[in-house]
Amino acid sequence: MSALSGKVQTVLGPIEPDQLGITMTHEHLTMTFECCYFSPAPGDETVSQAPIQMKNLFWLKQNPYSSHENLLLLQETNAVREELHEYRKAGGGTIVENTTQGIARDLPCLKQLAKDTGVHIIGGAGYYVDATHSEATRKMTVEKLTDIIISEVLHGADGTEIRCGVIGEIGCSWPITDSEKKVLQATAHAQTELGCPVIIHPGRNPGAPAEIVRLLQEAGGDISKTVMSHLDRTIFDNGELLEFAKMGSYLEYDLFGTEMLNYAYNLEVDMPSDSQRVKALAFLVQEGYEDNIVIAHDIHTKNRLTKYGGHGYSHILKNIVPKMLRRGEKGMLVVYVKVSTFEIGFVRRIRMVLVRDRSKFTRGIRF
Ligand SMILES: CC(=O)NCCS(=O)(=O)O
Repeated sequence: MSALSGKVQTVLGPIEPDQLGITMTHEHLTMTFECCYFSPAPGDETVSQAPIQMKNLFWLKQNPYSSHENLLLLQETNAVREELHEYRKAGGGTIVENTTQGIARDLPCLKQLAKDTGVHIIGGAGYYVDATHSEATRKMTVEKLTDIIISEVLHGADGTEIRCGVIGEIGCSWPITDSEKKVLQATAHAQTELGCPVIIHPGRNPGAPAEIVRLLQEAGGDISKTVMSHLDRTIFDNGELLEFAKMGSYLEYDLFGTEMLNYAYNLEVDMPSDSQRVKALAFLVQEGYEDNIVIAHDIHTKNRLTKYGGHGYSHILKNIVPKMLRRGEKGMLVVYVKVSTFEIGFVRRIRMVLVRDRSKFTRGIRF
């Protein structure tokens, strides 16, 4: 059995799961999202190139991917450090930092942030979407990719001795590419060897999560230790969601704080509001998937930092949890009057998901 078995590996070394505290399972503290720049609509070229300023903030919220400056989260380490202090004050303990190869992973920066703030930070091994794969990566065999991922967890990544604690986020496009399929196979093989958790970024199609889980299963991956990210922009039909939930992965709603009219990468998608996300979680809880839910903000652009008028890393703790609790209390009164078991289930479980059962935040990220 591995020495890491049952532990959580942070950028400062292994810790026991009960040291984690409340954990956001999908964030970025430093990265570039330039790979996903989206050309502005005709007429928006000037605002798209202007520096970030107060009068542009609404435009930026609606068009976050059409400003080069906005995609450079790696320029904001001081602002992120301040936010992490706030996150601790708000009750946060740990952040799983999902930046992988291709989007400027910076483990020394994560290590410094962990030291400066006391927040436990867990780094991510592996590769982001095909658009960021180098020619060398594309040519690698599954065996070579597996060795690299294992080494990033056991020995350190990017020429450092800083070790990753999860594999992911592993990027997949829609349709999934050959290079991404190889990375998925390597991910499953590395997971088999290490026993560690996996976090997946699915392509933007409702069929993508199930296809990825099937590919991982065929390669021997452990789906019960796999997180499917970004479900809030991927599966909208409750029937399809339940079909996917039955496959047994963690179900991650990780775009809390993102509210926009047009989702540039797929105009068919109506990005949900936070209230709709809470309802989706309540639905999953009611259907018995409480233990599979994990949540986060997936901050990956500047405009989502409080420095730029955004919601920051503490939004879930400061705003979403209180809303859930208020709804819970109200629900309880309704239950008391109506004596509805359906409501009782909803109220009790939603409280557990977010407040009482903290072990749920840890199960998904330990070896
Ligand atoms: C960093 C990252 O991949 N975030 C997800 C953005 S998306 O628009 O939900 O795909």
